[in-house]
Amino acid sequence: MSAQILDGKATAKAIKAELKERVAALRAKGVVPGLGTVLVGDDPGSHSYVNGKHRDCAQVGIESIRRDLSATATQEEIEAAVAELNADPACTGYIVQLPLPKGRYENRVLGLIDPAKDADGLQPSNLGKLVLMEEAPLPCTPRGIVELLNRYDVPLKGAEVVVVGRGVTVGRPLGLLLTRRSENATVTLCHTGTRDLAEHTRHADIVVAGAGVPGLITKDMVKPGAAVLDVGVTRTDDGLAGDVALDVTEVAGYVSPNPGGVGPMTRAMLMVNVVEAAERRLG
Ligand SMILES: Nc1nc2c(c(=O)[nH]1)N[C@@H](CN(C=O)c1ccc(C(=O)N[C@@H](CCC(=O)O)C(=O)O)cc1)CN2
Repeated sequence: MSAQILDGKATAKAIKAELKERVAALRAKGVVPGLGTVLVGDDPGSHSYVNGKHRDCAQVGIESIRRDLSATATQEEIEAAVAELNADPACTGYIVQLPLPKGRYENRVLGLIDPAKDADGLQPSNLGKLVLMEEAPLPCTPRGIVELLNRYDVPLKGAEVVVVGRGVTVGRPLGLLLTRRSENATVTLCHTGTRDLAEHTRHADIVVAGAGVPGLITKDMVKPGAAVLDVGVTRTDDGLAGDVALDVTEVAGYVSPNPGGVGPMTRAMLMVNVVEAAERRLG
């Protein structure tokens, strides 16, 4: 048996083509969506992701606004960039690329984002709305994972899902999304303190691995036919390494590749969030 590939790259391309038409309709009504990014420091991954986000904007017809700050930028300078984007009418939504360099207070910065311009769903009051099951922009990676599973008809209702990783951009919000009534999955959130990870993953219909540990999920840890999504990114001397061993495809029913799986979906969902926020302006 060989797993079906959950092709995030192709799916993201199709989503962006749909969005291009929605953006054209918005522009025809006088609403010009503009995505702002705040990028601090020299991390090559963060630079590559932000550049990709602006390439997506150009493809879809969204204006780009960049605030690139040096690695020595102070907390006050970062907060000033956020205040500028809050006040800029051309910026209809924006993100602060994470992680910030060591010593900066990420949660404080996220707390200063105007909730109405939060394109990432990571502003604390929007995350709170997710907990309260109220409408809010959704964090991009969890939203991308759910969208990818839906587009490939991987059943979520009643599914046992094991999420590996408890970070704020993936693991925690993904658990909240998947347990909404609309998804109705049962979620086990595993992390570095989990005693026997394999014992959990072996019973899962869907495994989402975002721990940042290369090759963490091996084929003996996967139930035959399960869906396995690789969200882990580790930069090694040999290039990018995911959390899922390649031979998992021999056992799994569905596998998202890495690269080319959840990463492009994360970017596509950012574009969706920006377009939806602009559409809300029309009422
Ligand atoms: N403010 C945010 N910061 C971060 C988020 C986020 O959602 N909001 N998520 C991650 C990084 N991320 C988005 O910013 C992201 C990760 C991966 C990709 C992607 O397209 N990856 C490609 C490979 C790219 C490469 O070669 O480097 C793939 O998987 O095919 C896009 C966005 C942490 N920070």
